[in-house]
Amino acid sequence: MAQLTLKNLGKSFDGTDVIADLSLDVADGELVCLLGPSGSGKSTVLRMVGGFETPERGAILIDGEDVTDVPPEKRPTGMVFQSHALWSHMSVADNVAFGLKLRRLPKAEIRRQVTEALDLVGLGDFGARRVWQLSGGQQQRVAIARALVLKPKILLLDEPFASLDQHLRERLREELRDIQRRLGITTLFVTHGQDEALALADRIIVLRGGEIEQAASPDRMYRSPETRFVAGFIGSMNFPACDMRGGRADHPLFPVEAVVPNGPIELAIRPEALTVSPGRSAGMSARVHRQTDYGTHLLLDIVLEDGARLKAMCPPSGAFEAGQEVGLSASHVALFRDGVKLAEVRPDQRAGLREVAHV
Ligand SMILES: Nc1ncnc2c1ncn2[C@@H]1O[C@H](COP(=O)(O)OP(=O)(O)OP(=O)(O)O)[C@@H](O)[C@H]1O
Repeated sequence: MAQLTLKNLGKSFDGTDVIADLSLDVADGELVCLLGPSGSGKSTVLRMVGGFETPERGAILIDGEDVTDVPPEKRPTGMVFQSHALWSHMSVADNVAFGLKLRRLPKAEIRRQVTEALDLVGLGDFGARRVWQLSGGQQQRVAIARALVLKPKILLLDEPFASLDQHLRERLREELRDIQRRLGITTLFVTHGQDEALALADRIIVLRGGEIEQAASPDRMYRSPETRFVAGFIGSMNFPACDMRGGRADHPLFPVEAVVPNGPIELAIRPEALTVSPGRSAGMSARVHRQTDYGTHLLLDIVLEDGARLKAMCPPSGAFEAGQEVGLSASHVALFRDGVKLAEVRPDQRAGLREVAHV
C-alpha cells in the first residue's frame, strides 16, 4: 500500500510556531495515533498531510513522492472529520458516490464501488436512506465509507468518534480497526483520548507543544514512559516525591536503590503496581481515605502520613474500610527528575527495590 514520510515540517499561525520541526515515518499499513492535549498541534499535522494546511517548512512524501504542494483533492489521502460534513438532504449512496462522480466514472461502476464501500462499514442496506434518518454512529460510518470509496493510499481521521457516546465509540473503534487491518491501509488517527490511542494504535505519537514527546507502541508507552509528561498523560500515575541520597531514594515507603545523582526526585508508580495489605507500613502510616468499587477492581484513595495522596488498584475481593491503616509496597517504580526519566526499578526479594534498568 503506502508509506508516509513527514520531513522537518514547520507551521505557524499569526507568527507563533505551532509545529516547529516535526519528522515522522509511518510504515506501510501502520495505524499511527497522534495523541496529545488540546492545542498540541495534532489536527494541524493531519491537515497538512491532507493538504488543508500548507507547511511553511519541510516536506510530505507519500511512497517517496513529494505531495507538499499538491491540492487536497489531488492527494492520495482520504479524510474523516469529527463533524462528518455529510450532505444531510442527500441519500447515503449519493454521499458516498460524490467523489466518484467527480472522477466521472461510469454509473454502473459507481454503483458497484458505493455498494462495496457501504458493505465494508456494515451499511449495505442503507444506501437509499437520507443521512438525517441515520444515527450518529451510522453517519460516521458513512463518512468513513465516503473516504474509503476513493481508495486513498493514506486514511486520515480527526477525532472521528469524539461526539459519540462511550459504548458506540468503543464499537466503532473496533470496527475501524478491523476494516483498517483488512484493507491494510496506512492510517493516521488524531485523538486526545489516551484509551482510544492505546486500543487502536500500532504506534502512538505523543505531541506536546507541536513536538514529539515520545513515539512508541501502546504497550511500551504505558509501561515505560520516557518523560514525566507522558507518564502523567497516559493512564493514571502516582508521583510521590523524595530525595535521592547516596544511591538511595529516602521515601519511607518505597526505598529504591539506583545510580542517580543526589537531589530531589519523583517516583512514578502505577496504581496497579501498588500492593495494599491490612496493617501498618513499616516506614510511614498510610490510611484508606476512600474506596471506589468499579466491579472489575477497587480503586483506593490512600493518604500518607505526610499528606501525600496515592491511588491503588486492588482486586474486587480485597475490600478495605475508610480510615483503615494499610501497608503498601510497589512492584515497579520509575525515577524522574526535571521531567525526565533517570531509572526504572523492580522489586528485589532481599532489599525492597533495586535498580534493574538505568536509563
Ligand atoms: N487556522 C488557525 N488559525 C490560527 N491558529 C490556529 C489555526 N488552527 C490551529 N491554530 C492554533 O494552533 C494550535 C494547534 O492547534 P491544533 O488544532 O492543531 O491542536 P490539536 O492538538 O488538534 O487540538 P484539539 O485537540 O483541541 O483539536 C492551537 O494553539 C490553535 O489555536
